[in-house]
Amino acid sequence: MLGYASPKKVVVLGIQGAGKTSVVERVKDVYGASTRGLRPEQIISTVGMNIAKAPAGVNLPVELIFWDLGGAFGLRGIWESYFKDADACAYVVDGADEGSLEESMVELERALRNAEFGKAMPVLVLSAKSDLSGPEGLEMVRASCDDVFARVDGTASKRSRRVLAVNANTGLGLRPAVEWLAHELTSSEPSLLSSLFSF
Ligand SMILES: Nc1nc2c(ncn2[C@@H]2O[C@H](COP(=O)(O)OP(=O)(O)OP(=O)(O)O)[C@@H](O)[C@H]2O)c(=O)[nH]1
Ligand SMILES: [Mg+2]
Repeated sequence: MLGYASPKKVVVLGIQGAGKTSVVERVKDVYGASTRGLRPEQIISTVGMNIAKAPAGVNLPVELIFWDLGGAFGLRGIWESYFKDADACAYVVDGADEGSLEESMVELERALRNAEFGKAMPVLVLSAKSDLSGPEGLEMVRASCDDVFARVDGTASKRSRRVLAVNANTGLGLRPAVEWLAHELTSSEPSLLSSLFSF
């Protein structure tokens, strides 16, 4: 079919307070969706699901739909019901809180090992709160995630993954992260150009 690929669904996971909703609210601002994102002081801990769309456009080859779920301990059991229909995962980690890193990695590993979580599903890890942590936060998150992915996926992994820093209050770092995901999700699909000549 001619045109953009069909929308891709991104399940947004991470423990409570990591910064998931803040990231998703900035997606609404940055990608000009019809509703503006909530300001940081308006955001409360998520219980249901918060949805944001980043329409296809310049630098975004496909529309992305983000499913932001609650990360409180008692809500994490809901995560797995979204794995089967998700095309990608954005895993948000508080890069400024070394104390929560272990719990965060336990939950990342649990998700990756879930039978419904696609073995080749791309994973974008966002090290949030880059304004509070500096580059050490990103390095800490990257090193921990490398261990988890190596343990779960092994060396023959087909999964693409990336760990990037973001300030979820201002949106700094968000565009390269979202665009990486969009390109990963379309790189194996026929391009617009090739669809023009496929008759
Ligand atoms: N300074 C700073 N604060 C942030 C950043 N991202 C999130 N926060 C703050 O961290 C707190 C928790 O952010 P949320 O976005 O609600 O976290 P969450 O992961 O959605 O949490 P749950 O919904 O409880 O799972 C809020 O007070 C945010 O303002 C960031 O990049 N920088
Ligand atoms: Mg939330």
